[in-house]
Amino acid sequence: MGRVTQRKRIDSWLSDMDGVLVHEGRPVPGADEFIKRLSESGRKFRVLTNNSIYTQRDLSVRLAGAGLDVPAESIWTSALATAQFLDDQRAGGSAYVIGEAGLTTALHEVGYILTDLDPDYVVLGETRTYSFTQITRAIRLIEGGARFIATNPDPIGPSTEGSLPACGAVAALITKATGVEPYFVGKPNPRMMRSALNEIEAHSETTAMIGDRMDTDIVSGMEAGLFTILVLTGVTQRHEIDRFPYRPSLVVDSVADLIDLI
Ligand SMILES: O=C(CO)COP(=O)(O)O
Ligand SMILES: [Mg+2]
Repeated sequence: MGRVTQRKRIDSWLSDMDGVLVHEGRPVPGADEFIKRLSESGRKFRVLTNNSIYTQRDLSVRLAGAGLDVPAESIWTSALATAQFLDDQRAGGSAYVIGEAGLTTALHEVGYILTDLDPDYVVLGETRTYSFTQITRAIRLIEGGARFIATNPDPIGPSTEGSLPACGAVAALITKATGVEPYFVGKPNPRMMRSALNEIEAHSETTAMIGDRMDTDIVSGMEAGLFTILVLTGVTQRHEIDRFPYRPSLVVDSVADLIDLI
């Protein structure tokens, strides 16, 4: 598919990260030019990722390593959204966390105590090394009354080698064992879109959301009233689009096709 022409005025941009800009640290071809054009244009943008592994600064450095210049403050993660949610709900609470520094740092920063002794919550995030011992602990704490929160419902993440099991798949394992469903804070939870729109003072009618997953990025963008753009460099394949009861505003092969829309 060639480059698409502008059909609608887009003043602000929200973009997913994994499967749109990078695959596990490797850039998607054209993503560097897309980000460069976006920065030079002065248009407001945020990268919205369900990946809860890294902190904003970690991600900014990782993206820079892939040739993408995205400032830390332009990145919003499901880990930060989860910490904000818990701080709103129960300030100064406690949690047993399965996850990486992106999540533990965010929770510490809002004043949470991380413990496996009678925590208010079990918080499941993303990691590449899920531990059976930790999952067992989480199951027993939930059985004992801890509330179950998960950063993101994605069952898999994209990588150049193939699918990676993600938070949603591990949450399903814990749900099967306990009968308890988690509350997911990441996309498609509208909290992710709303906080980004508020922060950049953008209007939904003139904002686009780019994503590679119909069931997280596109549905939440659609529900928030944004112009939604599905790219085919990540999880959702072209033949799967029609299976969903909602459609993206636009489908393109990759972000490289969007450079001329900025
Ligand atoms: O990491 C993810 C699932 O494993 C999803 O990240 P994105 O929201 O950036 O695609
Ligand atoms: Mg993605």
